Amino acid sequence: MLKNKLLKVSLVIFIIVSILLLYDTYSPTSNIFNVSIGDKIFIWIITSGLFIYYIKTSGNPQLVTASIATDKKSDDGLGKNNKPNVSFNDVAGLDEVKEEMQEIIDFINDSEKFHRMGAKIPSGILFHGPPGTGKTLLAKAVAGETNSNFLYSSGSEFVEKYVGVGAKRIRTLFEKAKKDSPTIIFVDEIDAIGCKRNIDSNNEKDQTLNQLLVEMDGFNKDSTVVVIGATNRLDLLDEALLRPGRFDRHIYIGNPNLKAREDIFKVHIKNKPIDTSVNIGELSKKTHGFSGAQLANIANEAAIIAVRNNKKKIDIDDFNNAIERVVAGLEVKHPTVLTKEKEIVAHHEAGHAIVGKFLKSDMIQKISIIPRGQALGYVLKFPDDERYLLTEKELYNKIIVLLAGRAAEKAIFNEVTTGAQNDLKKATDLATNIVCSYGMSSLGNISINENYIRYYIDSINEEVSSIMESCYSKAINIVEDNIDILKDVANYLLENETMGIDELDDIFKKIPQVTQTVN
Ligand SMILES: Nc1ncnc2c1ncn2[C@@H]1O[C@H](COP(=O)(O)OP(=O)(O)OP(=O)(O)O)[C@@H](O)[C@H]1O
Ligand SMILES: [Zn+2]
Repeated sequence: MLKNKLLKVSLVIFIIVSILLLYDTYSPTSNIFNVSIGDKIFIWIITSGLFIYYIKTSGNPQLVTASIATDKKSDDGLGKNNKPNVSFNDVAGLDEVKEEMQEIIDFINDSEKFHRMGAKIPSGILFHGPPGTGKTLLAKAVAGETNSNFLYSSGSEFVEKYVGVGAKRIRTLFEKAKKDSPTIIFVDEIDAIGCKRNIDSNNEKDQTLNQLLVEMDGFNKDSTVVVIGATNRLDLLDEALLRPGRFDRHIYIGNPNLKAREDIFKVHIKNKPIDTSVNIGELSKKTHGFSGAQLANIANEAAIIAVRNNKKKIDIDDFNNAIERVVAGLEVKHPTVLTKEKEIVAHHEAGHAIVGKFLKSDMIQKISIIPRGQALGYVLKFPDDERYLLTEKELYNKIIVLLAGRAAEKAIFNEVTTGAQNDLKKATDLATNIVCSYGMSSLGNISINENYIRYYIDSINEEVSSIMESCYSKAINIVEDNIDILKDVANYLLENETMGIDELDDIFKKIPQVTQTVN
């Protein structure tokens, strides 16, 4: 495929020159080049040489295709007639889910066998779990595996685009599905229409939901239609939607574990030229907590970065840059940060880093004061190993590390800034979970859900503030006891803008007495 612009231009020049030369040679009246036949052959050889040169140097076509953004809409995996060319091989990990979906696939592929036994196909399946974990991809793969049509719709579309005609749109969707059966109808963000109804409300959303329920009750008499809904918030859905015969199978799709991350990376580097410096196992370890979509994004970003740097293969530096870009956002070119602000940011990030290192909270990879996305600076961390459970102490340590940026500002400048806004949000969320979900506060071993929260609101506020304040004073203590290290790290950052783990270790080694205040 001739993707490269330069290549196309050289092809056009080559064709034009060839035609002109031929015309000039064989038409008695033409005198475009006015040179001997030998010179004409020479011109042709030069142009064809140029063309061949561009074919060879136009970069690796695979790298070039990789630079196309992974936009859901532009790359929807749908072939002709809405039949996806996606199979289970394109879905990495999720083995149990695939196994569970196999039953549905068997049914669609051989519905007669099940009908004979009097078995009814499960008509509604609900995928729930965090965003970007492959719910849409999996639904497409089910359609791909069964050569079914795939009809995509999303709950938010009904709210935004089909205002006033939501119920009608649902009717046409199901009519089309039955006509072209077998069909997989995929309703993304189903919570936008499927959240709990008001008792006697008759609003637009409820009419759309009612129509969906009517359709789901009425089909699969003589056509094979499976509806797959997806949501990040199962708890919001109306019970009527979850009743038997409707969305009665709920499948949780979570973020991938280490092995699954490796498999996802493998799927997404399949058609890319990868340098030997890239170790997929290491990359997978570094990306704990990332969703499949983020991993796909990293593979694509790495390819884009490699193309931009005129590399023939994607190497480990490209992957590391891509991870940073996905975690922290795009690097801001020519940032205008005041010198004073830079100093504050350097100390703030140094605060996070040194306290994080003392408490062994997460493995620090890099500290940076180059603005990225909305952050003026950041500490890039990767968890040591695959963890599913956190102890009480680890949770508190996380809050201390989050508050250490502000603590460093206070210790050095004796004032605090708005720079800790995001840290405070994360820390408060964690503290609230400690009290309300994990039962780790003095309120005892309880879980307080939204129905009961009003009875506890004062005590929750008290507990959360007390956790935040005690963690903040621990952060202040560590920072003050190790103020020299803090200053060294901040100065290094002011000079070099970024600091790797080795440089951080060097500073720690230089100072013999490392104080650890937290017990
Ligand atoms: N298990 C996986 N295997 C391979 N690729 C994956 C996987 N999970 C996610 N991806 C990649 O991430 C992209 C986005 O995933 P998808 O849209 O299916 O997620 P989703 O769960 O539907 O997200 P959302 O809840 O935001 O709609 C996929 O197109 C694919 O490139
Ligand atoms: Zn911070």
